[in-house]
Amino acid sequence: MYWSPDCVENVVIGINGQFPGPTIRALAGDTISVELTNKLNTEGVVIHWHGIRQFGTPWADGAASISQCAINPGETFVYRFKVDKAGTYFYHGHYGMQRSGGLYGSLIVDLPEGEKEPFHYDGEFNLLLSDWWHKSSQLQEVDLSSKPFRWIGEPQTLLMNGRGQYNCSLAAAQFINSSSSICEFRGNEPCAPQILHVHPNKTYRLRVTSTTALASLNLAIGNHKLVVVEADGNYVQPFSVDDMDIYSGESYSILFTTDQDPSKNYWISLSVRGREPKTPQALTILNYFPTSASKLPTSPPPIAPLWNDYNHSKAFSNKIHARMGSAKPPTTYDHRIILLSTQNSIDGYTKWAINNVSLVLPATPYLGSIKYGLKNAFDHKNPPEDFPSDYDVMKQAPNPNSTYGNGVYMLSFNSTVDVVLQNANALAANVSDIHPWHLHGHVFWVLGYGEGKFTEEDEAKFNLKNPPLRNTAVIFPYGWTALRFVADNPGVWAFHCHIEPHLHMGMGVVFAEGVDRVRKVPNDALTCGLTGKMFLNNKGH
Ligand SMILES: O=C1O[C@H]([C@@H](O)CO)C(O)=C1O
Repeated sequence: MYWSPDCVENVVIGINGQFPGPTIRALAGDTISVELTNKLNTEGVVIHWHGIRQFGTPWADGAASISQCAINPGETFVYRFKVDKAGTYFYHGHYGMQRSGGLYGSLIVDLPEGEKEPFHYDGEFNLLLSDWWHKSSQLQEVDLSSKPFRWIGEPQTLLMNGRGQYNCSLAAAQFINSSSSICEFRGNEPCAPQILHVHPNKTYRLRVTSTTALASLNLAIGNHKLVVVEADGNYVQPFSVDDMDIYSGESYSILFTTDQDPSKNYWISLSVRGREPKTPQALTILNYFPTSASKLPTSPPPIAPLWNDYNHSKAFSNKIHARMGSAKPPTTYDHRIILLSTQNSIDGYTKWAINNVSLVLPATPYLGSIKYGLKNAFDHKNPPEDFPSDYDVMKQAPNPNSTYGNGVYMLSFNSTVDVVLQNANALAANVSDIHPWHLHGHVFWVLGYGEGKFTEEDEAKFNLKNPPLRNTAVIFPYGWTALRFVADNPGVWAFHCHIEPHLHMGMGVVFAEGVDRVRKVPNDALTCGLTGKMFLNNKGH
């Protein structure tokens, strides 16, 4: 029953021979330097430092191909960036579908010496959640870009720190020589799930991050309450739940207290939300000292909320508020952009579009093309800031066609920007998916969630008192989500659905602000595309 990709299959994109990649741990205020050599044979690599602002560094956006040329096979590149805020973060590949292939790891930033968290804990664990397919990320890319389109389907396994369960009779049929004993778990195999070993009557901090390619997740610890204290690197007003949802791109810290019978162990469970689950619940064990870790819990694993119980998910999201005393958002905005997400069919290819534009990133990274005023590197027409008022978000589009584009929303430096994300019906009737949207280089306030089409009157419902600061926020089926942020980070920034195949299919937009304030565009943002031709001498950095 127990199995892990790096034990059984040879298709993981690891880092330093590790899967997931090594956990990077630093103190707030540190400058981190990561030397990355691309040892893949055939494709470039780009790493995104998810949730890191990188303000004031010459490197405006260590993110997608938006501001960086891919690190080609055999090349080495040094990422240097400052981590200015304590919290739970991660890093991941942002090129093709490499995140689905396993290119990710944790990034944890501790408070500087002498500063204390506003909550107490005796010990901590780190749980990096992901999902896994047996097909390589390269083949998944081919499937998604084919005509007719081949969807990647639901993951075979959910992973916690790279470990998970799999139905071994199926695995054996497909991948493993059936005489293999790797599927039999005895508790000490290198690929067995990570057990959390605890002492009674203590409080533990569990850092939970989701880097899934697709799955929205629900986490529970049998018989234990979870107290949420941090979201995406920001403190939240503590609240207690029996189980929690976590969407791709999000991170949380939760506290739990080991106040149960120490002669027993308890299940920790992970299950899929928002998509009909064809993936088994992932399980590991909370092991109380001095009970043996191999003693199975006497109570059954937590029962997951129904996958389509959206009220359960909305109730959780609506409990998240900024910790008392946190910075409040500006009370008004300068610029409002409404972004409608639709699933489309363009010449028979299945895509996602935002206000009817399906994003295809240009070959030349935006930072250099904007800074040096290149005319032909991307589409200079302003992308649409709204969608036709007669569009019915509850129904299939009468015309599912759309267009490709790569325009940039130019934001005035230091302006306050409101973004309303509007969900709609997908291509099939009566389908509207969950989409977690992630913004690079900024945090935003989540002002509220609503049902159906957003109207001016909905503004009265915005929470300006204690909205949480996040870098990722979900849109629920047929609903809207309103965000506010200050465009105060010079650079070019992606804002996109964190479901990796959806981004691949065009579900994203690009913001830029204050590019004239970026003093020096690093060579590695200039050595490809049109700027590559202009700055040919820089090649080789
Ligand atoms: O983008 C997607 O495509 C499929 C389906 O809509 C079409 O096959 C799916 O479930 C998605 O989330």
